[in-house]
Amino acid sequence: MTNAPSATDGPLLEVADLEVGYGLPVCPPVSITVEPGSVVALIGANGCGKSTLLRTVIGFLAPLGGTLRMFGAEVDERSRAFRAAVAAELGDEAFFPSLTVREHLLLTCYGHGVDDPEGVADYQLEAFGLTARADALPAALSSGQRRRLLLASAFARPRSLLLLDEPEQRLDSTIRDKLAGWLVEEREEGGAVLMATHDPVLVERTATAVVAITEDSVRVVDAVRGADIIRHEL
Ligand SMILES: Nc1ncnc2c1ncn2[C@@H]1O[C@H](COP(=O)(O)OP(=O)(O)OP(=O)(O)O)[C@@H](O)[C@H]1O
Repeated sequence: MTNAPSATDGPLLEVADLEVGYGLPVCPPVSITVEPGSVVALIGANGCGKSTLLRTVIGFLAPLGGTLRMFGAEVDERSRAFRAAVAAELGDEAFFPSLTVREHLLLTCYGHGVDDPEGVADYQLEAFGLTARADALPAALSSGQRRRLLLASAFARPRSLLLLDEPEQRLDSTIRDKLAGWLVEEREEGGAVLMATHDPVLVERTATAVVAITEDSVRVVDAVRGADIIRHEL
């Protein structure tokens, strides 16, 4: 379902010596390049800075140092081009209390100029196993169903870069398995994903590179090593 705005020269996302945190850095400086056709996984112990890094990339937090560039230009999260290119699901449960599941997806589709909003909304409802709950309000959903709706909204819209914070959280094994398949499809269709995760299987199945963050180091490793670190070192 990737329908990326066209990129200019240069990597999709380029992070160099980026320092992230709340006044003081929460981890060592991070350097990552995310190219179209890749899934980059951020791994590390609780509190190592994965979410803080994602929140900085999306512009919710200002960098404390270093550089952050998309398509070779400075990131401006208020720009229309940035908002069109970056879809994020960072676990924030922001719903309209009186809009149904289906209406949330339609709103996302219309807001992002999706062709055939009704068809895409129905497709995502089915994909995320929400068809039977299409007319439910957010307050009437289970926590896993709310998570599915947030993910479905990210997948319903065009994007060049998908940012996900522990997308496996609260999902049952069936939908986790499907999610891994969709992330592989995302990269095979030329999209890119930057995600924080604690799920070694998701890393093994999807990641093209893994950024392992500790208190005193940031290392880039392959998916096999990344899964091994999650299983045995965290
Ligand atoms: N709003 C905030 N103000 C100050 N410190 C914060 C804030 N949010 C998080 N922190 C701290 O920043 C550090 C990094 O937190 P972060 O949420 O980025 O970790 P994480 O790697 O995503 O962890 P987890 O695996 O538990 O989700 C932690 O020590 C955390 O307590």
